[in-house]
Amino acid sequence: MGRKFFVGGNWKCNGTNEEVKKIISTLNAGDVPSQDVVEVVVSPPFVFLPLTKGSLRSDFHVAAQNCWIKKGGAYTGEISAEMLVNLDIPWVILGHSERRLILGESNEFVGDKVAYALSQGLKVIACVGETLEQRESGSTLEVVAAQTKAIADRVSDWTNVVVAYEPVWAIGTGKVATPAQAQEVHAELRKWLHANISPEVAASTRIIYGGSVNGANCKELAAQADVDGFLVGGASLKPEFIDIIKSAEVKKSA
Ligand SMILES: O=C(CO)COP(=O)(O)O
Repeated sequence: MGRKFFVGGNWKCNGTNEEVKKIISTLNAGDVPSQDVVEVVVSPPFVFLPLTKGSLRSDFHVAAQNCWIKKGGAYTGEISAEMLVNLDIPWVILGHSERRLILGESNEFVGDKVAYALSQGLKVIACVGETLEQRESGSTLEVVAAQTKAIADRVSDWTNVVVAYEPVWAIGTGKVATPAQAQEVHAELRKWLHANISPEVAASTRIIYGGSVNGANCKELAAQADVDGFLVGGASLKPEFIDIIKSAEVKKSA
């Protein structure tokens, strides 16, 4: 057991050079629990990775928001896993719903990317989640299981994988999943890992929640047994990201 609380900040396609510097200085000044209690990873757009890595406090880590499915080469506009490794970027977010839905990334494509990134030594935040239509038709668990299976079919070592459950209807909408809704899917996902991979992987893999997390709702969500942290979008660009990181304390005292 002992799943360390994980808080990721996904900056998405936001920020100027000046804004990024400002966010970093706010993060650097933040009074947060120690690395033994919470793992913090922020994910700027590719172009700001070196700046962020170079000026961010050393107890926070950086992630890219995507990488290419295989070794680099003649793939205009893509960034390879090897390049991230070369720049000492330890993490990458893969399978975000914005890429699945807007750019048409399939479950299999995401699974291949996760496997390749891991094979190059990156750690992966793998995103899964249902659309509103899928939730309303009662297929939430089926959808997240299929997304997870496409990863599980290609990955044997889950040590460097964090699963982010991000219901699409809760992303950027201000419509956060209730703690009970989040807990239900997280528990089902963990059950799925238990049955289809191993009890050890189920017990040790962090399943984090994403979708309209903010400074006001994070504590109640963090208190749920199977919520091991957050992947934060909009609020990760604001000072309240520090409060979200602090919600790790809820877990510690639980
Ligand atoms: O997509 C998300 C994080 O990856 C969540 O975004 P919001 O926190 O802005 O809803």
